Order: sequence, then C-alpha cells, then structure tokens
Amino acid sequence: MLDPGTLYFSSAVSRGAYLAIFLVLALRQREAGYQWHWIGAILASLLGSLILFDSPVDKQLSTQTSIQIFTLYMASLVLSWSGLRRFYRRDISWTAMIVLIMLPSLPCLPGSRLNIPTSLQVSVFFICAAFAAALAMFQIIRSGGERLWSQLIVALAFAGYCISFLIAALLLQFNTMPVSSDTAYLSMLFDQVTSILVYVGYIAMSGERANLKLRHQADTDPLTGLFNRRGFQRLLHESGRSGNKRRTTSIVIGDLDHFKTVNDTLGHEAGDAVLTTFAGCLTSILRKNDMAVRWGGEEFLMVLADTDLAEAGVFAERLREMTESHAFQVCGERLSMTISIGIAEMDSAGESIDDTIQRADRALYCAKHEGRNRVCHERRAGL
Ligand SMILES: Nc1nc2c(ncn2[C@@H]2O[C@H](COP(=O)(O)OP(=O)(O)OP(=O)(O)O)[C@@H](O)[C@H]2O)c(=O)[nH]1
Repeated sequence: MLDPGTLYFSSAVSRGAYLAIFLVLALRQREAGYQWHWIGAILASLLGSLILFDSPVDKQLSTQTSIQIFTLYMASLVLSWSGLRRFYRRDISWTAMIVLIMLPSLPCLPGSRLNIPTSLQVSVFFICAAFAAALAMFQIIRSGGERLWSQLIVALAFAGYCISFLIAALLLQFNTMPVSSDTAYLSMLFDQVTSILVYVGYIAMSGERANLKLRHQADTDPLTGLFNRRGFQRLLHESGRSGNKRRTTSIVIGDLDHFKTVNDTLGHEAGDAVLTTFAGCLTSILRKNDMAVRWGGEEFLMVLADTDLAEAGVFAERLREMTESHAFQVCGERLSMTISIGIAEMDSAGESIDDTIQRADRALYCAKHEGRNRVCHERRAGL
C-alpha cells in the first residue's frame, strides 16, 4: 500500500501537471478569464500540499503552519468557486472571496484571545471548506440552460468534498477521528481522486462549451441568426430520432419580392438590413416549436409543427400582411417590401420532408408567377 508521503508527492506532481495544462489553455484562450481562477486554485492547493508534505503527520502543526495550510486550501476552493462564476458569466466579489479565504484562520491568529482548542479550529476550517465547496456546486446546479454533461462530474466532486468536510468536522468534535498516518492516507487518497474529477472536469467543460459554440456557428446563418440548411438537417435528424415523425407538419417557404432592386438601388448593406429586420419579424410570430431557416439568399423556410394546411395558410397570410405593412428602415429611408409564399402539408403516410419542401417550392413558384405578394399551396397528389 502507498504511504502518505508518496501520496503527498504524487498529489503535488499531478497538480503541477494540471497547472501546466491550464497555463497553456489560459494563454491560448485569452478571453476565457475563468482559466486564471482555476490556475490560482491549483497553485494554492499545490502549495498547501507541499507544506503538508513537509509537516509530520502525527504531530500537532504549529499555528503558523496551520494558518498557511488553512488559507491555501480555502483559497483553492474559493478560486474554484469564482472560476465557475466567471465560466457561467456571473459577477464575482473579491471582498467576499478574501473574507471567505481568511475566515478559518481567524481563530488561530497570533494574539487571538478566543483560546479555541485545536480540534475546534480544524472543525471551523472543515465547515468553511464545506461551505466553499457547496458554493462551487451551487454554481453548476444554477447553470440552467447550458447543457454540459461534463459539469455534472465537477458538481459530483464538489458534493463529495462538501460531505467529507462536514463528516470530518463532526468526527473531530466527537473525538472519533484519530490523527494518524491512516486517516492522513485516506484523506489524501480521497483528495487525489476528487481533485482529478474537478480538474479533468474543468478541462472537459471548456472543451464541451467550445464544441457547442462551434456547432452553433456551423448551424446558424451569421446575418439573421436563423438556422441555415445544415442546422435544419441536423435538427430534422434529431427530431426523427425522437419519434416526432407522425405529427401533422406543414412547410412554408417565403421569398421576398424584387429583393435584387434593394441591393441594386441602395447597396448590399441595405439588403442585409432588410434581411435582418425581416428575420426579426418572422421570429416574433413563430411559436416555440416552429423552426425558421434561411433557405437561400432572400428565401426563408419555416417548419410548422402540429399544423395542417389550413392553419399554415392562416400563418402564411399573417406573414404576408406583416411584411407588406412593415416599414423597413434602411439607410434613413422607409422601404416597403412584399413576400410570395408557398405552403404544403407533410403527408404523414410516408412522404419525405424533401418531397414536401419540393411541393412548397412549386407553390412558391406559382405565387411568383401569379403576380407575387400572395400565398399559394400545393395539395398532395390524390387529394
Ligand atoms: N444584401 C444581400 N443580398 C443577397 C444576399 N444573398 C443573396 N442576395 C441577393 O439577393 C438577390 C436575389 O435576386 P433574385 O433571385 O433575382 O430575386 P428577386 O430580385 O427577389 O426577384 P423575385 O424573387 O423574382 O421577386 C440577388 O441580387 C443576390 O445577390 C445577402 O446575404 N445579402
């Protein structure tokens, strides 16, 4: 079996390795300020481990050493917490952080008249440490909308820290925790495993977020913020896997009329402004389960969930009227635009969505052909 000395040593070496990895990440991703908090956390616990490594296991630590160790381990937990706050784009309070870091050392400061016994001093440290670990865990639980699986590992590790600190505080108070090389061994082993979960979890969280960001960029049209064709295909694939195929779905394709004239007379930027404004209007009338896609230059496709042809017709007419009545403010001028729309209902008996899109596209062609600024639909063959 490993002895505590070897464990302290391996703990210091692994923290040194994490430090190197986080330094590289922080220097490569300068905008991610949270990395520096986590570097501070690793550095503080590395220094704490080194001081502990130098101290005899079964002898009482000097006041000065206790203060150093308490402060460094608290700093490590508090910096983990502040790093998580930064990661989730929340404000941090340096005053609250400093107070929290200093709190467990106050009873053992030289000149303290409180005369608190050593076991109580250590218990106070454990309770403060449990509180800091709970704060870190709470940041992850609060993260809400962000679906990062790796953050669960970190939350679990902080829950482990929190519970073990509380148990240690209780055991110390009831004099049932012997200070021996065995307990030191166990606590170091626990810290080894848990710190691996925390630091590897941090690296995974950053990677997972960067991946999601890249996927979002690849799936989205940068001008309008709507899905592009790739995002549409991916969502379609996902909803197919979740078994949504059987619902009544309608496809609506809209194409702004004479859009080229805007570009030709007012310039490409004016055209862009029209597209952005139109996308905003379109999004405002869509329901949560509907999807809007920038299908081509000035062509937009909408997938309306749980909507039959008649309901899709009502929606399309609303969109047409909204476009016609909207005053598009472009380069200080008010522009009037119109839109031609084609709609088709998806045949739940086996028609592919590509076929429905083709029918909606043919309906759009009819709307253009019949004079624009109108809604046309194509029924399924045989209806
Ligand atoms: N400003 C801008 N223009 C774009 C963008 N994408 C495509 N276009 C332009 O959109 C115009 C589309 O022209 P057409 O296909 O002739 O369509 P239209 O003028 O709307 O005519 P109809 O559809 O027949 O009513 C072209 O001039 C493209 O260059 C874009 O992202 N921004």
